[in-house]
Amino acid sequence: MSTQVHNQVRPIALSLRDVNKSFGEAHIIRGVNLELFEGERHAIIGPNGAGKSTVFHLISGQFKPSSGEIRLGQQLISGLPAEKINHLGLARSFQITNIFPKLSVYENLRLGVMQRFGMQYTLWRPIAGYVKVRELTEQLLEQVRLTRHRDTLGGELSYSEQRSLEIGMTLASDPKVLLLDEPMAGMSREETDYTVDLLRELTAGRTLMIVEHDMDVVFSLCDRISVLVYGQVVATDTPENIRNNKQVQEAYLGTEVAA
Ligand SMILES: Nc1ncnc2c1ncn2[C@@H]1O[C@H](COP(=O)(O)OP(=O)(O)OP(=O)(O)O)[C@@H](O)[C@H]1O
Repeated sequence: MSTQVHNQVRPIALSLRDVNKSFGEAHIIRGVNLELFEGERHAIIGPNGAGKSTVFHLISGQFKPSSGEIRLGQQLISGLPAEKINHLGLARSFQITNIFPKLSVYENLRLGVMQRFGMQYTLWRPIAGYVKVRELTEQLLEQVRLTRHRDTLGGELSYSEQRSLEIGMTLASDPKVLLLDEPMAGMSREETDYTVDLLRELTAGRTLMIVEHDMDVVFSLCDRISVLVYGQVVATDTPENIRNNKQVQEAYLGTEVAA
């Protein structure tokens, strides 16, 4: 997708309007406004403690906003339970790897697919006979490039393969909007490059919101970037404009981006 996203009327996939979140006396998210276009890849960056994960928790329904509105397309989702938001088309991954280590790669993905159809995991039903589930699981296995590991236990995969599996499980619900919280955390340069490439492929046609500390990833993968500082969005723009934004440099990026 081109980064020329200014002044075009484009459908909005996700929007936050004057969203606030306080924990007791602590006003952590302070009037956040954000709009993500359909199909765009959007990063949220900012210093530690700025509120990035909290924004994710608010969007995905783990937290309820103290005030403000969050919409998925036209639909108001703020205040809905996380599971309902997921069924409406929004999926997220967490900072920690979130797979079943004692199940095989195939079984992990199959669980994700079954959840999408509201099916329970039962040992006595011939689940493997459900053609649609099997087809979709096979498809996912290939998409996340883990076919050769189909029978490997989740816990025996390398770290980056576990992250690929986790992304696959997130995609199992076929979400319109995908939130990924630090998907490259703890990866080597090679693993990061591999995962960026994989994410580019997997998120084509979807809307991606990513929190990531690796600036190379953010600037190469994303169409737009929002900068969050002390619970407020201080800028939303293309990577190039964010790189050259003096306020952003002073508030957060410093010499990192100028380099
Ligand atoms: N459940 C909670 N109760 C009280 N305070 C919280 C809660 N969750 C988060 N906070 C506070 O909100 C602030 C923002 O935290 P958050 O994890 O969203 O920041 P972040 O930008 O994701 O940071 P990092 O980059 O280090 O992951 C922190 O000061 C944190 O202590």
